[in-house]
Amino acid sequence: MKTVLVTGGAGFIGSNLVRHLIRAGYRVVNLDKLTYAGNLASLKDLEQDENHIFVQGDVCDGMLVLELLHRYDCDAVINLAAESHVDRSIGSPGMFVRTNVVGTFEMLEAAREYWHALSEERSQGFRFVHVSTDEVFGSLGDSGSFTESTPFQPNSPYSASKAASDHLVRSYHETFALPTITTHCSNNYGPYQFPEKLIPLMTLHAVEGKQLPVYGTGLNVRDWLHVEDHCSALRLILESGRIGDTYNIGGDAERSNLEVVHAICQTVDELCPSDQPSSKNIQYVRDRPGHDFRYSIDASKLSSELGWKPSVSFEQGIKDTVSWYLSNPDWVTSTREKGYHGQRLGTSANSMTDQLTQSTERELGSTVDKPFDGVVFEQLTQYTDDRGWLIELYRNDEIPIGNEPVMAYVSQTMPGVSRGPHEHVDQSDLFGFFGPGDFRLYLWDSREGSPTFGERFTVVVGESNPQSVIVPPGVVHAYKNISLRPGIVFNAPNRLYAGEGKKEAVDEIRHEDNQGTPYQLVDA
Ligand SMILES: Cc1cn([C@H]2C[C@H](O)[C@@H](COP(=O)(O)OP(=O)(O)O[C@H]3O[C@H](C)C(=O)[C@H](O)[C@H]3O)O2)c(=O)[nH]c1=O
Repeated sequence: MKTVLVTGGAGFIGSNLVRHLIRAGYRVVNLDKLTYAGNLASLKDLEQDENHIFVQGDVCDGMLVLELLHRYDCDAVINLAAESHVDRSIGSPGMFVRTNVVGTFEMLEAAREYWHALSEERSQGFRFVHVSTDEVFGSLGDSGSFTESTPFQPNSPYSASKAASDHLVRSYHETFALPTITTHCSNNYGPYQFPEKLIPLMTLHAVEGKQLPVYGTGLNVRDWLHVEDHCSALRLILESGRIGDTYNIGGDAERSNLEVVHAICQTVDELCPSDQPSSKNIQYVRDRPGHDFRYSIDASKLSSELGWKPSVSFEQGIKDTVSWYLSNPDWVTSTREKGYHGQRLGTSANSMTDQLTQSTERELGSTVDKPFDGVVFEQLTQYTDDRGWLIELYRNDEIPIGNEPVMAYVSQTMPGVSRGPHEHVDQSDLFGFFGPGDFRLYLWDSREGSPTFGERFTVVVGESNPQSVIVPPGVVHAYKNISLRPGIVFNAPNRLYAGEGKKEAVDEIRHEDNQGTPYQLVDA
């Protein structure tokens, strides 16, 4: 039995692929970070399957990847882990660069080291299949199709990050002879797709009688590939694809967005009849910035070389998919627990501002120019001598009573990446920002009854402004590394993380898991 390390295996395509591979007789090691898009409910039927080994972890953690490759004696990697939603990449490009580019780099490095250590026979059979997208090729007019040799012309931060990762994969084959294969697929649909994407979003909105937001004219065209067809193509490429090559995978089903929405409405109306057609809720809304007009995939290489063809027609696939969403309300609920309820994402370059103004959860007040009561800033002094410098932090004879630290930790945060926003019920955080790196610190007062309730304060701290900051319970906080290199933050909270012996619940209300949160990291 062969073992494949699948990354992102709790996501939409990933969970379908894991299931497909296990049914085909593979053992799968499934590495997934479980971000908002990863969901163990999508793998429920595999819970007891001994050929499914789930590991929660990050593709950016190269040591973990290497360890898993060795521990499970893997024969191949299929790299699916990615931030995949174009609209989110408009608001938060940094996490796309981190997961899609840095993550792929770490995967390649780990795979290279592992592959080198394999016996001659095993190393010849090893494969690194990298799953990418047709969006790297840019946008088409009314005619033409992308072939494997179409030059890259990505238009969104998402597609640019995927293009960068594809280049890295190519370079690892050319330079180190790592046996890689890259695939470019068109728009996938089917069961377990997170309801931020067109088809599940429109399905759920139609069923719930909500507005159906069609971007721009609705005439943009996508080629639709049923996820099961995608999985069969990936397996075929894994087993028989040519090393160092790339393959396009398409569904041979080009449709305008309006055609797709009408097809969904028709199925919803058949399955849940009501007095008025669902299509009455179609609304044309502001276009997506940089919205690619048309994607069209020429998958003839895959069909002529490996004999693959899509087997699910768009008409049948849409019916099955709509009815799957109607029959799986628990799964839909599990996605909503991640904080996304169908709100519009990424309407402008400053899309976080849009979300803030759209949010109905809580009206936030203005940004203030001094910190709130209970938040204590102190300029840190660097005592410098020939050896370097030293900073004193949190002397017990100086800090406000009740804030005495009980533990300390240090974290590294990559450039452009943020931590938070979150808040604590009992805990005060006693931060030290002294470098390396500069951070924009965001604070919101969420203590009801506080005179500054709802207000926000932001400041740049770190290397260029060394500060200690005490953040009391009820003050929502987040910080983002705004420098070009990894940054360090020190924290000495006055509560133990997860309590004595790590046996208690973590005192943390994590607004970062809620995409619609009013606590958004915008600089204005
Ligand atoms: C969410 C939404 C989308 N749209 C439009 C925007 C696009 O023209 C089309 C499909 O949008 P969606 O965000 O579902 O997918 P794409 O932007 O085409 O990208 C998708 O397919 C490629 C291959 C990947 O590689 C991406 O990972 C995947 O997300 O519907 C609307 O009109 N209204 C909406 O509410």
